[in-house]
Amino acid sequence: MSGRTPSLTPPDDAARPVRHPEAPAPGELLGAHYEHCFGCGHGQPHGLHLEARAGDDPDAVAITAEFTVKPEHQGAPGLAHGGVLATALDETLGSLNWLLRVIAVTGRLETDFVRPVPVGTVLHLDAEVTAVAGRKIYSTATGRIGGPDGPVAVRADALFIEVKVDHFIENGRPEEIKAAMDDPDQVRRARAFEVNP
Ligand SMILES: CCCCCCCCCCCCCC(=O)SCCNC(=O)CCNC(=O)[C@H](O)C(C)(C)COP(=O)(O)OP(=O)(O)OC[C@H]1O[C@@H](n2cnc3c(N)ncnc32)[C@H](O)[C@@H]1OP(=O)(O)O
Repeated sequence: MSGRTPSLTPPDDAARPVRHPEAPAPGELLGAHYEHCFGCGHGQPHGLHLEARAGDDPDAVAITAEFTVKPEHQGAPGLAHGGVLATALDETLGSLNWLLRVIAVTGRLETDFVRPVPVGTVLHLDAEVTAVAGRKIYSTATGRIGGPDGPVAVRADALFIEVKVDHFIENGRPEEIKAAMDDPDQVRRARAFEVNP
């Protein structure tokens, strides 16, 4: 992580991340954490519809994901907007917390844009948690074009902070919070994560 701000470097006493015993199996699709999420929600017409899978190595807290750049994601003519690419990285990194069974939000995200990403490209993302220190989860991601082993187009390092369900209840707009809390699957999933160590 050379060149990163100090807050993205785990402290010396940080722990190795441990995949939760009930985490999705290697290769399993994670699905959307919230139907209207801009990153992964199936019910979000303007979203990225990013699809993430649990990584193949059972000892790593890692995932892979794919996102197809559409015309509505342009910044410059024919090229993906940088903010959209940062969102894809953020969403991929956020999905890692599913394997820890921890609810967490992005505290810090540092992104390198290495190559332009044309419309129509499939961005192949992989991400891994590198360390955990209390509520702080350190992770890193890369996005490649031209195939899963193609050249790196974007990369990011991030710090996620663990929160409780109350973080969303206290800060979210009441309409959406009520709808989410009326969905028994959403509530069960969120509360199950909350009580896990
Ligand atoms: C019912 C619905 C359920 C839905 C589930 C959906 C889940 C997922 C959705 C995912 C969607 C996709 C993902 C998204 O898009 S998530 C959306 C984007 N992110 C946010 O909205 C987060 C906004 N920020 C906050 O709410 C607070 O600042 C948080 C909660 C993050 C921390 O405030 P809190 O008061 O709780 O904690 P603290 O201030 O005592 O800090 C604790 C520790 O962390 C360190 N620190 C903090 N910030 C930074 C920073 N920027 N750089 C470096 N370090 C930082 C801090 O120094 C301290 O360290 P230490 O002193 O302990 O060593």
